[in-house]
Amino acid sequence: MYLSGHEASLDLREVVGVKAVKIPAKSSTLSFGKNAKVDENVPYCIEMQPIGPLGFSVVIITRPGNHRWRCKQVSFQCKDSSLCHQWITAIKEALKSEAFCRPKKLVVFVNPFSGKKKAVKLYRDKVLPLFELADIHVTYIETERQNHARDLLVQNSLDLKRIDGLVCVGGDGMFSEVLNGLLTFTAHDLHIEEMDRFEPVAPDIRIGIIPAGSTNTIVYTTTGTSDVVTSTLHIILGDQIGIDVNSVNVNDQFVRYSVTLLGYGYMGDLLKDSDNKRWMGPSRYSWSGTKSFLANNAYYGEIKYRLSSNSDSHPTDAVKCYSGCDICSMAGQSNSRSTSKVEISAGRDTDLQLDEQSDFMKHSNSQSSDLSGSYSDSNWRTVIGKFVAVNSVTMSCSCDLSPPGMSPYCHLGDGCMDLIMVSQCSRIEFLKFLLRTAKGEERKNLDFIQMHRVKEFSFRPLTEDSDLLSISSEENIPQSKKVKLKRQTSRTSVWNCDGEVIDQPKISVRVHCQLVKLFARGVEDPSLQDDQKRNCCSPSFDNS
Ligand SMILES: Nc1ncnc2c1ncn2[C@@H]1O[C@H](COP(=O)(O)OP(=O)(O)OP(=O)(O)O)[C@@H](O)[C@H]1O
Repeated sequence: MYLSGHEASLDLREVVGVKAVKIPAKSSTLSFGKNAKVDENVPYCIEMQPIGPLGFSVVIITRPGNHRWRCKQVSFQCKDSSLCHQWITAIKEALKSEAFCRPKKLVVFVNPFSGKKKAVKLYRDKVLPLFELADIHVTYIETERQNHARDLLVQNSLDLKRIDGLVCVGGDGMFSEVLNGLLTFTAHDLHIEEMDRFEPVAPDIRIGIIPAGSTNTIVYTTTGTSDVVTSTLHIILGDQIGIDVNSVNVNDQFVRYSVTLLGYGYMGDLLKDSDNKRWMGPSRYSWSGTKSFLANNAYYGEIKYRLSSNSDSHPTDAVKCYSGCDICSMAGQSNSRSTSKVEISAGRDTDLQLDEQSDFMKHSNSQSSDLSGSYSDSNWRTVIGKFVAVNSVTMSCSCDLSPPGMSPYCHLGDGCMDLIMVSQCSRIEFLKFLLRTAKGEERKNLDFIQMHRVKEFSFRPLTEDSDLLSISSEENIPQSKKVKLKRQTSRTSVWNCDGEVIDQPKISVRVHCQLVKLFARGVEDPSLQDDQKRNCCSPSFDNS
């Protein structure tokens, strides 16, 4: 918004709503008269000129800092009530324009048991009044049990074709439930069977998240904060961002979609233990994290992964994914041109990757090779080793506890995930890794870590007799060593898949570029001015 001389202009992209108000006699407000006009060349700006007394307030976004958004009222006086109502109607109509992509009808799921059990109150006190101001029609559903929201979606009980979006008030678990329900409904609606290596279809509607859970990673990663009002405003403005989604297969059967973390070893053990301690509330994660850390378990496994064809893009490349990110925009464009196109290997990074791996190999007794058969693409690699943790993230996974996130340079919509393999190491070394991760510090010089940007990967625990030969360097393993190795390899962990336990260790995971759209703008680059933040974000208003 700018105020100059006798004119005021409001950027409608950042207007939350408009309402009639009584203007106090001495308020420093603006009013407008005969010459006020809607500029047809700039459809999202309405110019106003000052004059007289009755009024209305336009509620706009302000940015007090730390990525939080707040509302501010700008009041205008009119010389009579009919002019006042004309302006209110004109602004409301302008906001309804398709160009703004604002939601008009939403289904809101509230999990009353999320986090500190305040989701219902947060929704009533902070979210609903803003939705009402923005003229959004809401169908409110308080969930009664786990998978209630998912079942309603899959059974198509909500007439999804008539709404603009779904909103979940809760934590990452609640979002995951809604995401899985929506994608399964979309596949069933098109008679597509969700099976190994199927191509999921992007839903027509967007999902919004109001943070009210113990973990609010997705909200934090897509808005830069876990703030209820900020997330509500992102939804109202109709912001949208495409995020990558993984399809996860267990023993060659599709099981679910994931968007944040898949973690084996440390993260899996932590989750399994914390699930038995729900009575502790959110502090169960710190308790179980400490327990898993002290156990320092390592597990044998074989990981096959397909590297991204973009060899310039790497988990340590220091390119942050901000709102309007070029890498995600390009990935989104090429994805919409051809979702089924097979990626062509750039090839260039092969030697580099092998060099990078050498230290890790020494540390983990691992091996790397190109593969044949279904893994014949030259970007496929194999690592065999004993791992404290195998983590794959599809977004940076920033959160209140670790603002940089598990992989600070991971992109929201580049069609890749960051695979982080932590080979067997001492507790001190692992602590170093955890601390550096929490603070977002450099980890590439830790020789027990290997990080790659990948399109897909599979993991298999080395529990077969035939696997012993690949673990041991000896051709004829002595019986005593065989027994010891057998004991070690029979021990497996579980997968932490977006906070849900997957008990079977053998999985394969594939990323689907920007499969789902969220109501969010992405994290705004703090180095930009407010007007630059507005202009870099929304594809609908791309001036080029
Ligand atoms: N009414 C309900 N009763 C019990 N569980 C529910 C209910 N509604 C949703 N759930 C389930 O609760 C789980 C956790 O929800 P949510 O993510 O909102 O809270 P949370 O406190 O952040 O939990 P977590 O950190 O464990 O994910 C989800 O898997 C969701 O399916």
